[in-house]
Amino acid sequence: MSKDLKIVLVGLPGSGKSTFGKQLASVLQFPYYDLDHLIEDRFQMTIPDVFSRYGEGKFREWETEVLQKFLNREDSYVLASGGGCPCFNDNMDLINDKAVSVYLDVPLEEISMRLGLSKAHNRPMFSGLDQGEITLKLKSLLVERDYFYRQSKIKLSGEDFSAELLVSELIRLLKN
Ligand SMILES: Nc1ncnc2c1ncn2[C@@H]1O[C@H](COP(=O)(O)OP(=O)(O)O)[C@@H](O)[C@H]1O
Ligand SMILES: O=C(O)C1=C[C@@H](OP(=O)(O)O)[C@@H](O)[C@H](O)C1
Ligand SMILES: [Mg+2]
Repeated sequence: MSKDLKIVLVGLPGSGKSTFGKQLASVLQFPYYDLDHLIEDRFQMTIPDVFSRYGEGKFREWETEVLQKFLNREDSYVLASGGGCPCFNDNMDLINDKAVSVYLDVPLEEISMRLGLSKAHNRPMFSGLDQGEITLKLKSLLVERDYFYRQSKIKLSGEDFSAELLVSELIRLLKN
């Protein structure tokens, strides 16, 4: 790894990658980026539009392209990835090669409640689902994705994360 420090947050949709990512970036005084927004900027289309017009396959292709390019930048930042990002192509290996990956491991019931409350309007995988269906969908996603999330260099478990605690974990990791 080079002298810059890239932190990439991974975890299920609704685990708080975007929310915690902003807090962490502010504590570290690093710039914050959201991979979904980078994709939207690059292709001038919202994520729901990519899914409905081109399908998930095209989205995954674009996601890897944007991720790869961004990881090759020579600067420090916090990047919130999309929930599926680490689980397609070789994305988790790409992330671990260039960055410190952090898995936000939040209880499913909590995530389900958050997605129910936020109406999942910008999350095409959850649109139109009721609370029970959201929980079932999250369960099946976790079965598929846990294998990838578990490859993260740091795991934070719980519902609320402290940016300061993560900074001390980072220092420990970088010393070893
Ligand atoms: N620690 C938290 N406690 C309560 N609600 C949260 C917390 N973190 C995020 N949320 C809410 O959960 C929803 C999903 O958060 P978000 O950061 O967009 O997750 P992700 O980027 O992982 O999909 C948002 O409505 C957000 O306000
Ligand atoms: O889990 C997924 O496959 C996805 C999660 C979304 O990001 P968030 O995890 O920020 O919701 C977004 O990348 C897209 O809708 C697909
Ligand atoms: Mg997000």
